[in-house]
Amino acid sequence: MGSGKQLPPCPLSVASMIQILSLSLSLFLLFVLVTIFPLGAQPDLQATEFTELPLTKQTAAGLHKAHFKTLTDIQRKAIPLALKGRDVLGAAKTGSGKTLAFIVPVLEILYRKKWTTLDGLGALIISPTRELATQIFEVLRKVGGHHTFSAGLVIGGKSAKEEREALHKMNIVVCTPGRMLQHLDQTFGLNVDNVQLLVLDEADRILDMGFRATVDAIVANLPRTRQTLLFSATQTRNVGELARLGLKDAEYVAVHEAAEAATPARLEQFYMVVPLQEKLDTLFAFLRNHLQAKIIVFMTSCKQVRFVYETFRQLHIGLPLLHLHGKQKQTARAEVTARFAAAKNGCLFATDVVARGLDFPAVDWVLQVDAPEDAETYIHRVGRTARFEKMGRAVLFLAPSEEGAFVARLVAKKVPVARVNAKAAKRQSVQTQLQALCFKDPEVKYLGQKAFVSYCRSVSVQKDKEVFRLEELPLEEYAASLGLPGAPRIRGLKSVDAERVKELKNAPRGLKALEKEVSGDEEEEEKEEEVEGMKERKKKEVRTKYDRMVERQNQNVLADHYKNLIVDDPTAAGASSDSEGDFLTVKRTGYDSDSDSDSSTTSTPPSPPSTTKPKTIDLAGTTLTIESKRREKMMTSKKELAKLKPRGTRLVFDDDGNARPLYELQGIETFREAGSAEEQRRRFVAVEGERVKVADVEDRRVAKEKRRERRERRRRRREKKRQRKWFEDDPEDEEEGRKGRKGRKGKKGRVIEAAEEPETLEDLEALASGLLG
Ligand SMILES: Nc1ncnc2c1ncn2[C@@H]1O[C@H](COP(=O)(O)OP(=O)(O)OP(=O)(O)O)[C@@H](O)[C@H]1O
Repeated sequence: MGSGKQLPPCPLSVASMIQILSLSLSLFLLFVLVTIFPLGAQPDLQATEFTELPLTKQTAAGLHKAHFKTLTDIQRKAIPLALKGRDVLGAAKTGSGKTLAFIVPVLEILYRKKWTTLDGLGALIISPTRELATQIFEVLRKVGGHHTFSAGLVIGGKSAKEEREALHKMNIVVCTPGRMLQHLDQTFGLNVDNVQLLVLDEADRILDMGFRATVDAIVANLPRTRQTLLFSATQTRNVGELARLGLKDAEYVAVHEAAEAATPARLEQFYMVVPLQEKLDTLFAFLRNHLQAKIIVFMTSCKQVRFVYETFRQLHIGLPLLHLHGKQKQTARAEVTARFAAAKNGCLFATDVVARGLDFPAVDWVLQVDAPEDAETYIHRVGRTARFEKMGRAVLFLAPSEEGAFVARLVAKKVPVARVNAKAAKRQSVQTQLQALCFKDPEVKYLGQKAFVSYCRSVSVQKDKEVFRLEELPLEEYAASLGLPGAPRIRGLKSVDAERVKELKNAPRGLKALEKEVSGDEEEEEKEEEVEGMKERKKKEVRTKYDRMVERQNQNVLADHYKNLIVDDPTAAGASSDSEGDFLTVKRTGYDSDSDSDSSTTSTPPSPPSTTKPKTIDLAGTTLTIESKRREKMMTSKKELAKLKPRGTRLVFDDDGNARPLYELQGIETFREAGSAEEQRRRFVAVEGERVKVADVEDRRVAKEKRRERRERRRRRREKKRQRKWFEDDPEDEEEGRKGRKGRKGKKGRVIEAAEEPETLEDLEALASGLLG
């Protein structure tokens, strides 16, 4: 040891060589991973921007194009977990960006699996309403536009045949439960065995009784190995529900769980105690005082929505009005949604079909005229305003009997709500006007009666009996407040389980079954056609330039000429003092759609566009100023001038053939003999009241007769349709068609023609041979 001999340099030991090799291998693997996932190998739970996430350049480009840059809380937490392949239960306040939290993973996961059209359906996104499904589909289109996946929207109210054909090619489907199940049942060859992702937006709603059977049936068709993402602002951790969906070790992401309130921070919430019979007055006064605002008004039933919409329209409130409910045709629903989204101000009367998920821009107020069924529904309804860092306000009307219990429910759900009172000075009664409308138009009265009945029914079927107590509501006064001559009879108010009601409502044609189940009343058929007819008739009325003008959506594009027309019109009848000079509002306040303002002699003519001196014309001793060319032209037309000339007085002839004025003043003596003015008034009201009641009976009889005729017509139509369908949709025919479509076509064409109108002997023969075939 002490010799001092230097040892020769030692060669690398085997162990060190292995170490170096494994190090290089790790480096190589890291290099490969970085190459495959250029933006980072692991999803980042702390990322603040989309660019920090390992997203494909297609998704990144879509997000960039749609101006999504910073992640919201729910997106920051849920997207990385979903990208890791975990099942996620996402809960976050309304308007906090949950849609992107599932759209981004859907696109990314399918892309990583190299999904192509040939792989079939890869992701299924289920939403409770058609409007929400459409909105999700739009976001998907925007963000996924750079991918090559095919995506489709499968909702009711559209051609099932077209959907059926397209479904085979779709990689991502956004759907409503009922329609999807229909396709699973009826679309031949629809393969869902390969579905990788199932997303339920508004999951708590989709999983409740209303959709239970449908969703269970859909899920039963999907493979067990799929990934599942559930999102809602009122998400629950109901273990039973999760087991039903087959969720495995799901991550619960509740980003606002520790927040002080369950509703958005910038949302101001109030409630008012409003007796039932004063609800419409208060609503009218509120709208009258917010002519510049964009407002959503929630009511319980479609019929109430229709009644309030139809009557308030006729009262010319001064605010563009729209309505949306589940019984409208799909085209009307889509149109209303688009119009309200584009509107700057206006009021949308709606049922809970609008309560969840819809992202109307810049809604200022949410008004709940009828209390929602529970605190969750309240949270979703008010969530239509104050979305994504915007401000918003909400007011809830509570009947005195509802106040205590419902406010307690809200407090328990961490909803901060303050009591306010309506200013007495601003109150305005519309009862007399509604009475006049109901008296004038039996259709309006009928709508009012239906609204009354459906409100009472909805209260009677509510689950929370502490809040909803029908026996404590002043029904007679409520009926009078709707302008009705008396409270309509509500036949057979059975006690029906609220969950069962929901289930029936969501089932196809469920509402009809519901009506029957709740009322046991065969005669209570829908008045759809009548109201549709009413609308049709209104449509056919001559539409003036002003009609078209007020219907315009984008009010900023009105030509200056029109703006001048309205702004400078100081005599616009009923121009509201609080209209703050807004042109549309001012005009609409006094706007009368029934009269053609162009030919009106009472309104002030439009302001002259130029400064030239106005011409004058002498008409039957009156000098009229002509301020525009158009008016000048009008003044030189004999026909138009005839309208301006003094009119004759209408006279009536008495039994002796003497002409008398239509209304004659009574002599003061005769008047006194008849009793005091108050007494006479009372007598008059009593007599007229009786007359109204008699007329009401007659109206009912006529309405009943009409209903019977309609039923009969419908029955005939259905019968015809059944015959036609038999020939078109016979499964054997379908099968035959698949084998050789050509041969069947010829036969089908001939048979259908004969089946529609077998007028001649040949037709009958053709029908007979078709039936035999
Ligand atoms: N990262 C983001 N950056 C900017 N805006 C966003 C972002 N994410 C979402 N938004 C916007 O926020 C709004 C609300 O988003 P979204 O509809 O997804 O909310 P939500 O949480 O699903 O609401 P709800 O509970 O009512 O369904 C939308 O207008 C959307 O465009």
